[in-house]
Amino acid sequence: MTDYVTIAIPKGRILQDSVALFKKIGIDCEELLSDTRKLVFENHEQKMRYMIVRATDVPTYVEYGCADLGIVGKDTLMEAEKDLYEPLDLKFGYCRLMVAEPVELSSKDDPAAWNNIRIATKYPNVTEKYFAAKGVQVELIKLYGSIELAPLVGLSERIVDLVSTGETLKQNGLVEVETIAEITCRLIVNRASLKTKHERISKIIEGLEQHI
Ligand SMILES: Nc1ncnc2c1ncn2[C@@H]1O[C@H](COP(=O)(O)OP(=O)(O)OP(=O)(O)O)[C@@H](O)[C@H]1O
Ligand SMILES: O=P(O)(O)OC[C@H]1O[C@H](OP(=O)(O)OP(=O)(O)O)[C@H](O)[C@@H]1O
Repeated sequence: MTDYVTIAIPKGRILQDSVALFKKIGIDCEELLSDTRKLVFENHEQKMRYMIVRATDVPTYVEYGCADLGIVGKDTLMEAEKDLYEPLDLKFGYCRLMVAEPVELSSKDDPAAWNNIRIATKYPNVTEKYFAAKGVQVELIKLYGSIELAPLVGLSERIVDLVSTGETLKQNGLVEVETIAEITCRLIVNRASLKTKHERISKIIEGLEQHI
């Protein structure tokens, strides 16, 4: 199997775009879209292997070399803080990582005066760094989903979360206050694989580059 190239593809909202992109360069991993509990697929002719993993686990599989390549949102990559090669911005999966707060708070709030604020988020590392760079002390509460609920029930005053259409914020009486980062999906590569499978991986990177 060491001569196979393995790709970690995230299940969830970026699965379809990931499969479609690889298809454009002749790598067919459409089996991943089928309704199955199978997690690993092989194409013996092309010496390719595909695995379907949770979006947040992609950097880990690639870091440990279980996958040579992976697709992951920049948000997940920033939060994971792993030593991975990130050759391509794939441009799909666009959203923004934002600080948000209740609309009533925002009408009298001054972000320049923030200090000792409590923030609920799925992204504690990114949030900590963002506020440390501004010299603002924060108390972080790590959550795993439905972050917008936190200010509604008094868990925190503010949140850091992804915003795409803005509908979730709107329906929960929250507004965007600051942008931490613009997010798109990235191709990531295991650093050792880049050397040991250089020719095949370079060809994939160059091929993908033509289609983004
Ligand atoms: N509206 C959005 N909400 C969340 N993620 C988005 C949105 N739009 C684009 N994305 C991108 O899609 C990626 C995958 O999101 P998805 O919701 O499928 O997984 P997840 O729930 O973040 O991860 P996991 O299932 O591992 O917890 C995100 O990391 C982000 O880069
Ligand atoms: O701006 P919008 O288009 O409304 O999208 C943003 C919402 O989508 C994501 O949540 P997701 O659906 O992944 O659920 P989760 O909060 O449980 O992770 C994200 O965390 C926001 O809550």
